[in-house]
Amino acid sequence: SRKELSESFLDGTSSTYVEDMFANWVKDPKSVHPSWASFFESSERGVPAGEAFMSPPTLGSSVATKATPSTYTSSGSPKQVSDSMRLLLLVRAYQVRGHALANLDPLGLEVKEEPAEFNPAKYGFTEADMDRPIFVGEGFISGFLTNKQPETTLRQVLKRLKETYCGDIGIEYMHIQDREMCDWIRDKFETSQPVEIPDKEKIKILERLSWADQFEGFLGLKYRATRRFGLDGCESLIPGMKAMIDTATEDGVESIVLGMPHRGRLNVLANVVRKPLPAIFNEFNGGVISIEGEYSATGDVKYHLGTSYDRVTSSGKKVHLSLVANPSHLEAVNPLVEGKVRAKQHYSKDTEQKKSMAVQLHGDASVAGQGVVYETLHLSNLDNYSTGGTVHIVVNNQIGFTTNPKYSRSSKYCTDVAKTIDIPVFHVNGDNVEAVVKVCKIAAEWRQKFKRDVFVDIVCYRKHGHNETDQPKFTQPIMYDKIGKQQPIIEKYSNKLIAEKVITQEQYLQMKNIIHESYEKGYQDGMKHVPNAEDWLESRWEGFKSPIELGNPGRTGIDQDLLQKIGKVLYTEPSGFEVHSTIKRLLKEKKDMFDKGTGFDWATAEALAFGSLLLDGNHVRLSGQDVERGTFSHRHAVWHDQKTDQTYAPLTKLATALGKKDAAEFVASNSSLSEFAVLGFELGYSLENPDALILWEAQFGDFSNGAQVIIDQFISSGEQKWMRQSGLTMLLPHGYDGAGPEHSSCRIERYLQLCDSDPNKIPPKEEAERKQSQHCNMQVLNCSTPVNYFHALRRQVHRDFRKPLVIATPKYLLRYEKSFSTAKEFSNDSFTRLYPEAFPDQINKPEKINRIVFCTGQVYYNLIASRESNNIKDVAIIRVEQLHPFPFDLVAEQLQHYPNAKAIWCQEEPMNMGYWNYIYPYFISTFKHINRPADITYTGRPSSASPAVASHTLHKLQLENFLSNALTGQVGSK
Ligand SMILES: Cc1ncc(C[n+]2csc(CCOP(=O)(O)OP(=O)(O)O)c2C)c(N)n1
Ligand SMILES: [Mg+2]
Repeated sequence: SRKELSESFLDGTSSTYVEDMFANWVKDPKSVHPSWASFFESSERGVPAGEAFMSPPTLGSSVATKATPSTYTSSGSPKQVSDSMRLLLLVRAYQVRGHALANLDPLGLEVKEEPAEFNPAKYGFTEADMDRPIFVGEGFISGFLTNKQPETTLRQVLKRLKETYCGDIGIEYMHIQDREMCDWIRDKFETSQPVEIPDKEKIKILERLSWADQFEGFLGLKYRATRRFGLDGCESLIPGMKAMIDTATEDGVESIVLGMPHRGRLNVLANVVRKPLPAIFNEFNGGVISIEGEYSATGDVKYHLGTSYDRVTSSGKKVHLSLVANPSHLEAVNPLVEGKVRAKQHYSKDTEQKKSMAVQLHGDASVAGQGVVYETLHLSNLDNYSTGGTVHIVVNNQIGFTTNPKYSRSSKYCTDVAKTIDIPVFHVNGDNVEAVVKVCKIAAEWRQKFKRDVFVDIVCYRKHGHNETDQPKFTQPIMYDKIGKQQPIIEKYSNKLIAEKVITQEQYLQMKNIIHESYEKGYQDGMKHVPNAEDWLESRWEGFKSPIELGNPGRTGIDQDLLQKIGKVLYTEPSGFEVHSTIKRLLKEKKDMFDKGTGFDWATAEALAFGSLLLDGNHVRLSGQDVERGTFSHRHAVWHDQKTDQTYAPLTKLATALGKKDAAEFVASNSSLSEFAVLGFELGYSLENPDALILWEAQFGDFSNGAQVIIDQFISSGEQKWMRQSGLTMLLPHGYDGAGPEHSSCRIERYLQLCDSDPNKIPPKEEAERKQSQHCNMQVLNCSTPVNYFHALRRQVHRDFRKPLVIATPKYLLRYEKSFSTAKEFSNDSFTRLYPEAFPDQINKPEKINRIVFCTGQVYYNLIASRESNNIKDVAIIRVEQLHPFPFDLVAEQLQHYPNAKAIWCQEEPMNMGYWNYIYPYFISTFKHINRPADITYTGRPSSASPAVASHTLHKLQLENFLSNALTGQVGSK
C-alpha cells in the first residue's frame, strides 16, 4: 500500500527531496510531482497506470533530469510500474544506508547486521522475483544498474548495489540538503561499470605506498627505541593524500596548508611535504634548532614541528605545502590552519578560493572527542571565515591510545560531527589503497566544485602500540592478535599488481631497492646536516628582525591633518542611508570632538588607529562576538540602514574618500559564538602576513578561558617553540563595576603568569624598551587613556618585529569623559609605558610625598577622585600602562623622584588575582637595583575564590575600603 511503501522508504533515512515527496504524498497525493500523483490517482481509480504514468521525477541525476519520458511511459502495466517503484525504494535504501554494510574494517572485527531495509521482501519481492526481468527504463538508475539496458533482474540490481555501496567504500551523502551536491556524488559512484584504473596509475600508487611503508620500516630499523608515532597500518594515507593534492593542484590549487596530529606526521613530512630527508633524520639524531641566552628558542619535539616547501606534482604543476606547527593538544591546530588559509586567500585576492586550500588530518578518537573540531567546522561556511572547503582525512585506526571506540564516542562513526554541516563523508577500508586513492581524489574534486568541507575516513589499524615502544596487548589482546597476523598493505597490493601482471616481481624489488637507497642516503647526509637556526620567518616576513637582531621602534603618532581627514569619514553619514537615530546623535558628537580637538573617546581612538593603519597599507581585521557594534554599544564599526538593513562600515570607505588607492582592507566581523576556534583562527591569520593588525576581542574578558589552549600552547609559547612570530592582539574587556562574579575580570593574572621575563634581570636603561619587548614572549597592557590604546595598536605594526599583545580593555571608561584624550595627543611619538603623576601641581612637592600609589587601568580614576574628595596632598598616583615587559626603568625613575615615599600597589581585583603576585618581585628587584629598601604594600580586594562579589553594595564597600587603605591606610610589608 501507499502507506507501507512510504514508511519503508522513510525508515532510516533523513529528509531529502524524495522523502519529502513521499511524506507529502501520504498527506496529499496531488502535492507531489504530477506524474507520480497521477499514477497513484489513476491506479486507485483502476485506470491503467501506463496511460497516466511518466517516469518519476528523478532523484536528480544530471543525466536523468535531461532524459525524455521513457518509451515505457505509454505502455507499462501497473505491475511493471509497481516493480520500478519498489526497486527504486530498494535502491534508495542502499544509497542512504549502504555504508552500514560496507567492508570498512581491514581487521574485520565488527560483526555486521544487514539493515532491515535491504531486504527485498520489505518491498514485496520474493525469491521468485530474483531472476525475472524487471523494467527500470532509461531513468537515472538504469545506467548504473543495467548498463543502460531498460530491463534487469533483482539479482543483478542487488549485486550492483552491494558493489557500489557496500564494498570497500561506504558513502554518507544522502543527508545533504542540496540536490545538486547529492547528485554529483551519486554520479561519481553509480557508474554503469566498476571503473578500471589504468596500469600506470596502479604503479604510481604502488610506488607511493612503498615510500610510505619503507619509511616506517627504515626508521624502525635505525631508531628502534625512538618514538615516531608511525603510520604502520595506515600507509595508504600517503598515496591517498598525494592523489588528493595532485587532483586539487590540477584544478588550480597552488597552496595547501596542512594541519595534522602526531600519527604519521614524519611520513607525511617526508613523503608528502617532501621535507628533505637529511633534515628529518638529523632531528632523530637529536639535532634541534635551539638558542639559549638572553633570548631563548628551545624548539619542540620533531613530531610537532611545522615546515613549508614548494613541491612539483607528478604532472609538473607547482604547489606550496605548509604544515602548521602544533602542540600535543589534539585538534587544537585546526582553526589556525583555517585562519592561515583565509589569510592567504585574502592577500592573494583569491576571491573564488580556488588557489589556497586547507587539509586537516585527524585521529578517530580526537576527531570525535575534541570540541574544537565542531567549533572549527562551524566556521567553514561563514562569510569572513570560510576557506572554501577543507579536505579532512581521518586516520581511523580504531583506537585512541588504549581506548576503544566504544568508550570514546557515542556515535556510530567517529566522523559524525561532519553531518552537522551538511557535507559528505567517505569511509574507506585502509587496506584497499586504490579505494583510498579514489575517495581522496573525489574529495579534492568536491572541494573545488562546491567549496565545502568533506571528510575521508580511512578505517585502518595501528600496527604497534600508541608509540613504537608501547605494549598494546595490555589492553587490546584480541585486536592485536589479529593485527599480528595481518598481511601488510604493501604486501597485499604488490601481490595484487604482480598477479594482475601490472608489474613483475623483479620490477617491484627494484623499486624497493631504489627507495631503500634513497632513505639510506638521507640518513647518511642527516649525520652531517646542520639545522637552520635563522629559520624564524616565512617569506612574507623578510626584513623583519629575529629576536637576536635588535629592531627599531617605529613612530606611532599621526599628523593632525590626517586625524581630521579620518575623522570626517568616521562622522559623515552616507547619503541615502538611514542610520539609527542614536548613531546620528553619536556622529554629531563625534564631529564636535574633531572640531574642538578634545573628548576623544576609546571607540574613536581605536577607529583612528585602524584608519591610519589602513591608509598606511596595513590590513586590519577585528573578529569576535558582536564586535561590529561592540558588546558595549560603543564601537559601531558597522551601521545598518534602518529601512533596508544594508550595512555601511565607515572605515571601509577611507580609501575612496581620501583617494588612497593602496589603502588596505578593513574587516570587522561578528564571529560564531566560539572562543577556542575563533581565537585560533585569528592567530593563524596573523601568522601569514606581518603587515596587518589582526585582533580578536572577547565578548567579556572572562570568556577567553574557553580558548585557553590557544593562549597557553600557541600565543604565549609559540615563538619559543617554533620560531614563528605573531602580532595577534587580544582585546579583553576587564574591570570591576559591581556586575558580579562573571564579566568583571578577564583573569589578567593568568596572562601575567604566562609572561616569560625574569624579574631579577634588569636590562640596561638605554635599550630597555627595545630589548625587553623583542625578547619577551608577549605584551600585557592595561591602558588608562584612549590615546595610549591608539598608540599600543599602532605600535603592533610600526615595528620591525612582531609580538602578541594582550590588552585588558575598559568597559565603563568607554563613556567616562575624564579618561578621554585630546586630538594633539594622537600626534605624540609613541606608546606610554607608564604615566607619572598627572597633576603634580595639585599635590605636595616630590620630597613631601609620603606615598606613591602604583596602579593600572580604571582603578586609577577611583583613586584620583578619592584623593581629590579627601583633599589628600601627600600621595602621588602612578599608572603602569605596560605590565609586561615590566618598565623597570620608568618605575625606578618614579621611586627615585619621590625619595621619601612609601610604595603602594593598588588594584581592584582580589589579592590572589589581578597584578599583585606578578608585580611584587619586579618591584622588589627594582628597589634593589636603585639601592632602596625593598618594600611595597598591597591594597585591593581581599583574596577570594570568586573573581567578584554579587552584591553591588558589597562591591562599593570593598572599593571604598581599599581606596582609603591605598591613600591613607597603614603602610607595611607585603
Ligand atoms: C587534547 C589532548 N588530550 C589528550 C592527549 C593525549 N593523547 C595523545 S594521542 C592520544 C590518542 C589519540 O587517539 P586518536 O585521535 O585516535 O589518534 P591515534 O593516536 O590513534 O592516531 C591521546 C589521548 C592529547 N595529545 N591531546
Ligand atoms: Mg586512533
